[in-house]
Amino acid sequence: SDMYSSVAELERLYLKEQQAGLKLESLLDLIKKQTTAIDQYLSELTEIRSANLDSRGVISNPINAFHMMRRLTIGWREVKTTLETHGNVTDIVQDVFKISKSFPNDEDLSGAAFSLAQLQGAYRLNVSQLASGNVQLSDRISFPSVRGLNARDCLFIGKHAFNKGLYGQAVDWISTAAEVARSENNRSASVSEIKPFLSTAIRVHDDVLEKKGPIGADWRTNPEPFERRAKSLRRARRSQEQQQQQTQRMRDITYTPLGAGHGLATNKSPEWSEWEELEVFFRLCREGEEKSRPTGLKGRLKCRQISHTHPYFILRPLKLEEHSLVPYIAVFHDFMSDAETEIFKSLAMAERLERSAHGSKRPGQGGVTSDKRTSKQSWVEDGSHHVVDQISKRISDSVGLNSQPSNVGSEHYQVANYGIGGRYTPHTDHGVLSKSMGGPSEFDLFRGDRILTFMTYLDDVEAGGATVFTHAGVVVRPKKGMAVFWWNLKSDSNGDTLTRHGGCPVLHGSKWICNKWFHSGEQFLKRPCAKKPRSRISYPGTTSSRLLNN
Ligand SMILES: O=C(O)CCC(=O)C(=O)O
Ligand SMILES: [Fe+2]
Repeated sequence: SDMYSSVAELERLYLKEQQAGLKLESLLDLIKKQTTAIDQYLSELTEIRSANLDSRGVISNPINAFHMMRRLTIGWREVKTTLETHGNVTDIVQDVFKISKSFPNDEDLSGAAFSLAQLQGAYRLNVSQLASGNVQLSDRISFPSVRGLNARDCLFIGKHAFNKGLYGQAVDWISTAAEVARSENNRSASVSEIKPFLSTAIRVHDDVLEKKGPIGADWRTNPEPFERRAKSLRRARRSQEQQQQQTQRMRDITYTPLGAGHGLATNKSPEWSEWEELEVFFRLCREGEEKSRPTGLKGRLKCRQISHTHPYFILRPLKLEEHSLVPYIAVFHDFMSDAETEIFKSLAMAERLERSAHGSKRPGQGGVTSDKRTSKQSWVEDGSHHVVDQISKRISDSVGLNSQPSNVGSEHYQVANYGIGGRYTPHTDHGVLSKSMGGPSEFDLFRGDRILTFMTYLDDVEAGGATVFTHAGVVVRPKKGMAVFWWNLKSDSNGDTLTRHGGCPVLHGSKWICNKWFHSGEQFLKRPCAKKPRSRISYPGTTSSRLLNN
């Protein structure tokens, strides 16, 4: 029951629905033909009945008797032929039921409603605009839907937002529901039904804001209360000092200058709680990285063509663009051709796409599924297609690491597709050897941790879906065929928390990614020796690579 977690799956569902729709259309045609025949037959019977005669009275008349004989022969035959020659209604009904077996359930609907609320919050979308059927990201970028949302839709989404602690958004959605209800011809919900929900949402919103503040682990409100009375009450109650603290805290969360990760300021990780990091994450999703980059860094980040790692790249240089130096995060433009991306997607779809889990870094060993990670995935194995092997060679040559032996030097490809509002909240890719995962197995110890992530975007995403590095302040926007890579481990094989990253909610489009994780065990001859054990590795990670001394 997690259909909304993959757009590819939703496309399949859409086709199923269309198929069922066509069946229903032919069913309706058939029913109409049959009802016409039955109607004609019955109209005569009603006519006679309305004459108010008993059976004797009707049949005593020879013309009436003749009509009855005609009806029961020719007339009845016509009804029968219509019922028979136009197929069996129950067959079509059976077909429709069969198709509908794979339709979503109420839980799926709730998931989709909450996803919409989350998207609206993450990108600060205008709810009235959304209700009128416009997904508007900015003045220039908007995506019209086929139809808008009705009052009941908005109320439904508002209730879901409320139940998940998104109180400010709940008020927005429910008041929009009332707005829509007022202008609706075909009332989907009445204003009087909506009003009590609206006042509850406002009351709880203001109450939570006053008692607990605007944000915490499982709630969010607007910075100001809705009710004027609550506003003045709040002002009176809160001491000056408290107010300052709170304002400072809000500023820390919303406007933290991301000093870490640029190699200019500190390289320590900020100590954020999960929800504080989530705020930074969503802000980067909305704003991109430009605002959070210190000006000094801009001149040090380079774009260049690289051909020295392998003769192949003399003919086809790698197009490198750096996003961060500490930790090193960079992209290769046009790394895969369109045809190659299509092969990965179809190989992934040939397997069943499974809901992605998190909390376990070992393929085949389930972690947990939650709205931390809403995507579906499957593993594409090395050796499953000659193009897959070509790409493994290309990746391994471009970063200077051993991808072989299969599943030791690097894992097979994890191909994932995100759903409506699909996202992956900030995490690290390394941690296979950590105790919290239940301790490493012999194999894990031998294979080592995930030293490098090499992630290729298999499709364009029209809006949203960026890969965001919360601690490094880096935002990489998906582009079909482009690859992003970074070093998860320092030279002493300990994890680098500055690599924490996540996938932003997809606002429009279908996001496909393809991960190849290199493990440290096989790289002992490939990795440079570090002067200091905690050095960070910089591209290209071969013996000729630079090490940043920090
Ligand atoms: O989807 C993204 O941009 C990030 C995905 C990711 O971090 C992962 O799969 O580990
Ligand atoms: Fe990741």
